[in-house]
Amino acid sequence: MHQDIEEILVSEQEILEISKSMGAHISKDYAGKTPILVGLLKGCIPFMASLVKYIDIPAQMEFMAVSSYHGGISSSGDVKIKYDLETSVNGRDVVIVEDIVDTGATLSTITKLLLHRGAKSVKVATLLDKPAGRKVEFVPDYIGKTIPKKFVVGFGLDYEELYRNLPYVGVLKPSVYQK
Ligand SMILES: O=P(O)(O)OC[C@H]1O[C@H](OP(=O)(O)OP(=O)(O)O)[C@H](O)[C@@H]1O
Ligand code: HPA
Ligand SMILES: [Mg+2]
Repeated sequence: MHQDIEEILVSEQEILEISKSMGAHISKDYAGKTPILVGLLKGCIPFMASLVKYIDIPAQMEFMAVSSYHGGISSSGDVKIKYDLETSVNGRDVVIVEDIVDTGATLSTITKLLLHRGAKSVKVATLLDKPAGRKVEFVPDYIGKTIPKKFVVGFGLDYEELYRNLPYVGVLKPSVYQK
């Protein structure tokens, strides 16, 4: 385990199991349709890569870069689109793929935006849900694992742009950010 990690919350093996079951669930729910999977960069990358391997229906992969944490441990509440979709969602079924729903600000903003742009449906698939962190009411449609109100890193999640490449999700030692 990395020296800055206090505890592993979701192991590599558990992430694989989550990807398989969520992929099967999405494939069943969207059978006969061609959804657009919209990954929110940068955090979505490892989970999106893992999840899509277990989605066995035709699905398009698109990305947006959205940021509100600016590297730190708390949300600015101001959700900024740094890179927008290059495809229209008008009339399409959209599944947003995310690493975490925490305050709810990001997913509530982006869901409303895509519906406003004419998406037929918008659902959210997230590896992690931190319901105790909510500041904006939001309920994801597909949840890998519900976690407590702790700042976590790994498998896409960062602190100051680091730790995204850890193969598991762990709690960051507070001594790392309490300097
Ligand atoms: O529910 P919320 O409180 O809005 O938090 C969730 C969002 O925060 C993180 O993104 P971040 O802004 O850190 O960008 P990143 O993916 O580039 O790290 C994470 O990847 C989610 O997109
Ligand atoms: O717990 C977290 N860790 C990293 N990034 C995050 N963005 C929202 N919550 C978190
Ligand atoms: Mg971040």
